[in-house]
Amino acid sequence: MSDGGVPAGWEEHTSRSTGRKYYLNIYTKESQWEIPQTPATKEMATVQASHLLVKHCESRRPSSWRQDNITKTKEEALRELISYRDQIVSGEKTFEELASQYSDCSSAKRGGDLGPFGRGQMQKPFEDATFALKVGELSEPVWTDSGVHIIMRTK
Ligand SMILES: Cn1nc(-c2ccccc2)cc1C(=O)N[C@H](Cc1nc2ccccc2[nH]1)C(=O)O
Repeated sequence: MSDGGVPAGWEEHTSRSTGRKYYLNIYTKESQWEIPQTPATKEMATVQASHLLVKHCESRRPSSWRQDNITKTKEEALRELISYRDQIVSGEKTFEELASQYSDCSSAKRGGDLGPFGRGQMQKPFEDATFALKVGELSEPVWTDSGVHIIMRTK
């Protein structure tokens, strides 16, 4: 920390209403009154994402609101998911439309929206894939014990 400077990743600002100095984390856009003692972390604490899940016969729970007993193979599930991903990328369909209609996750009723989550909450492959996405980016197919997903990071 250079004299009078702030650690990397922080900006010093002055409050227009009180004239007091405050500190802005340039990555999370969160601000604080206390002088930061350590560099700001690049990674957000929580992210938000929507997903479209296609389950298969080896899924942890091969059942969903769509189908009581899911018998398709992993290969068939992947082919189906890639066709959805292509329709989204081409603009032919929206993510929400396809997730609402075809996702085997109960979040389908919310267009696939899972709400905000932090590290340690979702299955690791899903968590790592989501934290690696930029906001608005669509993942490649991601495998978890639940099946195969495409993920759209929204926050
Ligand atoms: C993690 N999660 N959130 C919801 C959810 C969120 C918002 C509204 C309704 C349901 C459903 C689930 C869930 O685990 N669903 C499972 C399928 C599933 N497995 C997942 C693994 C990782 C991320 C999301 C996942 N969804 C199911 O329905 O069998």
